[in-house]
Amino acid sequence: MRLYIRDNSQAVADYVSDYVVARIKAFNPSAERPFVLGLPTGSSPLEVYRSLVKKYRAGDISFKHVVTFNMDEYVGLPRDHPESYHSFMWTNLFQHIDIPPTQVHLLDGNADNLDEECRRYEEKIKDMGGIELFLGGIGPDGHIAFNEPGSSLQSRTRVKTLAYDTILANSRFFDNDITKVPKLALTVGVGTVMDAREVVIIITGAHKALALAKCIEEGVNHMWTVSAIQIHPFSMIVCDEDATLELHVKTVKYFKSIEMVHHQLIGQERMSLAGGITSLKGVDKATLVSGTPPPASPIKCKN
Ligand SMILES: N[C@@H]1[C@@H](O)[C@H](O)[C@@H](COP(=O)(O)O)O[C@@H]1O
Repeated sequence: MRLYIRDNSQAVADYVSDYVVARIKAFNPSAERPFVLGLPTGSSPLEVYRSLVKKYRAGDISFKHVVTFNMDEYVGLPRDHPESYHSFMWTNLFQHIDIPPTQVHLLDGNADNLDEECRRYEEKIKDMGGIELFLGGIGPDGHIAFNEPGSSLQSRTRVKTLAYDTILANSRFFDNDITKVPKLALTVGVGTVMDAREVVIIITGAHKALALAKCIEEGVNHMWTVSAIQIHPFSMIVCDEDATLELHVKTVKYFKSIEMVHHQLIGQERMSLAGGITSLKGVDKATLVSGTPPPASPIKCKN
């Protein structure tokens, strides 16, 4: 797993949006072979979405051959309610880009048969050949999507009862009134996220610092479901300085030094391409950083 630490949340968003665009371009998607992207809601990805819209408007990227699957949706909230995740995604991203509506997938929290809806969602992801890159955020209790503490780390898409802490945290979107916050949600499982070929998690703010520390300095634990990322073969967390407050200084230094060495190697690689050092030719950039060979694709990380 890689950890990239940026000065603030805007720098995190810039890094992640550049990365997503680079990954889509490198994949070179087509109608027959679209890029399948998993997406979150929440304040964490908001700046990323703004930046993706800007890049689209500037002609840097097209989403014509991108297929999306969102992580979760509240149960029982009308689809056009301003706080439904459906509204969030259309307001903040989809309506501003060229993605065909038929390529957007969101769970239907008003389906007659919620279990069937979840089963169908998993099926659709499979039919699309699985998710290439799952972008995610986390709650302060370390939950990914709506996989609250205690969720099975092998869980699939299902109905989930929200934890009191999450209801409280999300009440800011419902006039700070916890009675207005839905108590149930449909969510992809931890296993669904971990099946993606790559997982990228955004963690910003001091209120997520404990979760980040639990996620990377302690073991894989169902009480901090994002910690499952430790066993993912190709994953990355991008956080801001505030989110590192509970990490050991040693941990922060370690990941920063790894990134620095990596940049040096990339610099050397550029030199080698210009005829200087030759020993790094053919070494994959991600392998240099993590020791884990990434899945076959031209560029997987913009390091
Ligand atoms: N289900 C969503 C999560 O997917 C999201 O990661 C979390 C954090 O949201 P924020 O980024 O606003 O802190 O909120 C909700 O619980």
